[in-house]
Amino acid sequence: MIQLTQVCHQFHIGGKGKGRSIPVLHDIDLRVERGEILSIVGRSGSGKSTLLNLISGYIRPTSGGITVAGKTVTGLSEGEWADFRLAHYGFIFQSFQLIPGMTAYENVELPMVLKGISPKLRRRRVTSLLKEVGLDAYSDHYPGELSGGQQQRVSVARALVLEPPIVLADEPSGSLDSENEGQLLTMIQHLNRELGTTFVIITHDEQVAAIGHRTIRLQDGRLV
Ligand SMILES: Nc1ncnc2c1ncn2[C@@H]1O[C@H](COP(=O)(O)OP(=O)(O)OP(=O)(O)O)[C@@H](O)[C@H]1O
Repeated sequence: MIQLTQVCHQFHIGGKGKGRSIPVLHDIDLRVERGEILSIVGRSGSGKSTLLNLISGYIRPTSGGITVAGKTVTGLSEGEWADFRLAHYGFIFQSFQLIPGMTAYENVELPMVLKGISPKLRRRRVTSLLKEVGLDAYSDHYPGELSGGQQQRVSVARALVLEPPIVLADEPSGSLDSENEGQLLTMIQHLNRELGTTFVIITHDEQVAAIGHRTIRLQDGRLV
């Protein structure tokens, strides 16, 4: 589903003349299978978020190749990446990244609006998803009127609304207490089993890593 071949990444910092390169990822070879839950662990600064940002096209590898769902994505333009992300990825973040001025319903609906899906289809899908994540009674609440666990469930519904084949999650339970974390992990496992969604999850948390079919560790920018 996702394949990285000899991927290296360096950031460039500093101005002209004084600039320098910081190598962050070295020779990453990684294959994520369709329907797999892959956990990525590693110490702070080991390159986990950089790896996820490369897979999602927010940054470009310095060298190496990336293919996703059979397509070579290295070399896509910004516009092509935007379309590719909408078609293939859902995202879950530690900080939820909900839009504060939109209700739970509108946040979940947004990717469908961006994709130009009809209001009737949108209503059916958003209503059923909010029910699935146990928030049908909260659809008109704004993020600020929801608990952390509820906000994360809204963001899971948003990640899944276009039924993406892949969900990328960066510390998805980082802001949740253990009860809400447990609910989130159960939900991820259920979606993986029912829909065959592939999950790539970055985490510090052993309980989260344990739901992975496989766990890989990054150390100083290398897979170990
Ligand atoms: N835009 C950037 N410019 C320069 N250096 C960066 C940039 N983004 C990340 N880095 C550096 O790359 C290294 C890896 O960062 P990254 O965010 O991938 O680590 P991480 O494993 O996700 O850490 P954490 O668990 O703390 O989130 C760090 O040393 C960081 O300082």
